[in-house]
Amino acid sequence: MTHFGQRLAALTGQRGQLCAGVDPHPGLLDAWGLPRDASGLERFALTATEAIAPEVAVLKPQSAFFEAYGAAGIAVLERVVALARQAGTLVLLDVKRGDIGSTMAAYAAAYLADGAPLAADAITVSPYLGFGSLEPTLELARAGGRGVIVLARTSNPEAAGLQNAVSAERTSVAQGIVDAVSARNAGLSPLGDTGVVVGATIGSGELDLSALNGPVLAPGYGAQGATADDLKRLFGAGLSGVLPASSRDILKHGPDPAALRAAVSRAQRELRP
Ligand SMILES: O=C(O)c1cc(=O)[nH]c(=O)n1[C@@H]1O[C@H](COP(=O)(O)O)[C@@H](O)[C@H]1O
Repeated sequence: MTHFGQRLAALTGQRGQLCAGVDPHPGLLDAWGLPRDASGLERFALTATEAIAPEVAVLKPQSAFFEAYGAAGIAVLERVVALARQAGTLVLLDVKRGDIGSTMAAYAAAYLADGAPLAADAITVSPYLGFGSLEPTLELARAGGRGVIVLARTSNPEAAGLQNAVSAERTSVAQGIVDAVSARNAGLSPLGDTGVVVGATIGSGELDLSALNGPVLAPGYGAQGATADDLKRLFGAGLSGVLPASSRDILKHGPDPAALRAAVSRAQRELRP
């Protein structure tokens, strides 16, 4: 079985590193001329996925915008996951779950177990109930060749106080998460299966990622103001292992599939070294 890091490295080598988000914001539904209901969500999410998924290595549906419509929204999310996987795209389901270990195991079963209706290639998780609480999730993901992306230093302005706080181990809280993830990835090649979130909006030099040997999801590119130059400054010109994530800045070009694809290729061009 190939592990998530192997599949990710192979596919980003072919399709580039951009991670495109499917975030059906109510305002985007308005802009696309769609109703703010489950039928509008369905048209939006399936149109975006059909247009974008074949062009990118990683598609990141944001679960919250689907959950907002209840069972009908979750049914659409299941179709998005299936459609993207048919296009050979890795699905990073953005759920940012985090709970005590035994409950976290139930979340892991929902998204990372073979045969689960919402099984994805990887999910986002929050380590802020303690990194150890994620252990069952990391184990299940690894056993199934799937990945987990752990929040470390997020892109939002409110995050710095907590995540840059210096912990009892005398590193920042975020660096402690990076170090714990690095330990899990040791020895995996060409890239580990556990990643971190590091926002493209943060300052240079906050984190040492040199031992990570895993993917870095870097949201904040596009709508939150970070540019391709910011990404290259933060992570190096080659953006090795980095998945710059952009949602609104691409989706605002819909509903025309050709315009969505053009926005994706513009971003991919500017991210090239
Ligand atoms: O885990 C994430 O994807 C994430 C982490 C983070 O630090 N910041 C962040 O914006 N995100 C997500 O990335 C997406 C960003 O969307 P845009 O700002 O529209 O590109 C949203 O789905 C956010 O929930």
